[in-house]
Amino acid sequence: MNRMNETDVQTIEVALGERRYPVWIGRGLLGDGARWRARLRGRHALVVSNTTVAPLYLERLARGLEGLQWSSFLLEDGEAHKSFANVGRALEALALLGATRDACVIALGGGVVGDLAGFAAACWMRGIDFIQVPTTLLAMVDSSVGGKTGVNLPSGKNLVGAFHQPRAVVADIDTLATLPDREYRAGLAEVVKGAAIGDADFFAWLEAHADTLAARGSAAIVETIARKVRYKAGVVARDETEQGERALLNLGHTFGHALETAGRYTALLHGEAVAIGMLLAARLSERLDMSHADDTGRLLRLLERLGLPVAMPDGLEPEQLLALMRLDKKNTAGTLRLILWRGIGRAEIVAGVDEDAVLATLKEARARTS
Ligand SMILES: O=C(O)C(=O)C[C@@H](O)[C@H](O)[C@H](O)COP(=O)(O)O
Repeated sequence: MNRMNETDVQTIEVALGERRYPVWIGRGLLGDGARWRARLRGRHALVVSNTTVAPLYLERLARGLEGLQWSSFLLEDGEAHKSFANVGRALEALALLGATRDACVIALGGGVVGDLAGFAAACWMRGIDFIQVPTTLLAMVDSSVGGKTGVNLPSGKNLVGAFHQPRAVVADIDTLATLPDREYRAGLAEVVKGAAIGDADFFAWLEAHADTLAARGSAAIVETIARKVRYKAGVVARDETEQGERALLNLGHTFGHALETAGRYTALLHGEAVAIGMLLAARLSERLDMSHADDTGRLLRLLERLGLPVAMPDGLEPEQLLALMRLDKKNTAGTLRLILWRGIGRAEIVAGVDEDAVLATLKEARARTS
C-alpha cells in the first residue's frame, strides 16, 4: 500500500505523443505553482470554478498565477449548470480578459467544471490550452483524464462537446478533505467501473478494502486514485477518440445518463447514476446470457458496501428511459449499442441490443423498487 507524505507526488503520463501530459497526484499541489505554472504558455489565464469550491481553494491556486493577467468565472454548483448558456458566459469572460491564443483555462472543481471549462477552451479561438485541477474524487479518477469535454442539453447528457486534452492534471488530494461524503461515494462508483470492465485483481482489491474506502482511509484512497488513473490513461493512449476500446469506459453510462436526464440533472449525482446504471447493465447482460448472477451479486455487494445507491429511483418510466437511451452517442442509426458485461473484469461493446430485453430489465428494476 502506498503511504503518501507531503513531498510524494505520483506522476502518471497520458502518452499521446506531442500532446502527452502528466497527471500529478499528491498533497499540496495547489500551492505548488512552480510545478503546474510551467505548463502555461502565455500571459492570460481564466480560472473556471464554482461557488462551492472557489471560496475554499481559489486563493491557494491564485498564488501560482502571480504576474499573469487572470480572472475567474464561477458556476453555480451542480450538473444542471453544465449548460450551453454557461459556456457562452465563460467565453465572454475570456473575451473580457482579452485572452489570446496562448491563454490557458484552468478548471478548478469537479466533473461539471472540468467538462465545461475544457469545452470553453476547445471553442475559444478554435482551441486554447487548459489545465484540469480536480477537487472531487470523481474528477480525479475519471473525468479530468482523457480530454472528453462538453455540456448537457435538456434532451440528453453530454450530447455536445469535443475531445480536447488538458496540458496537465493536478490532483491535490488535500482538497478531498472538504468533499461531502455523498460526493466522495459517487466518485467511488467510477473506480468500481474501471475495475469491473478491465481489472479483476483491482476489483478483488476493492472488495478487500471496501470498509477502509467507505471510511475514507487516506492511504487506500491514494492507491485507488493512482490505480484507476493508470488504467484510464492506458485506455486513452490506445484509443483517444473512442473508436473502439475506450467505449468500454461507458459501462453503466447509457442507463446512467438516461437516469440523470430524466431527473433533470438534479436527482442523482453522476456517480450515483453510474452505480445504478452498472447494475442495470449487469442484469441486462445476465438476461442476454452474457454473464452470471454471481458476478452481478459481487458488483451489487461492493456498491452497497461503498454506500452507493443501487435501486432505480421512483417515478421514472421505463419507456421514457429507453427513449433517452436511443439518443446515446454510442448508438448507430436505428440500433442501441451498449457496453455489456461478461463478469468481473470483462466488458464488451454490443451493437443491435434487443430493445425488448432493455425494457424488461428496466421494468424489473422498477418493480424491485415499488
Ligand atoms: O472518458 C471516457 O471515455 C468515459 O467514458 C468516462 C466516463 O466515465 C465519463 O463519465 C464520460 O464523461 C462520459 O462520456 P460520454 O462520452 O459518455 O459522454
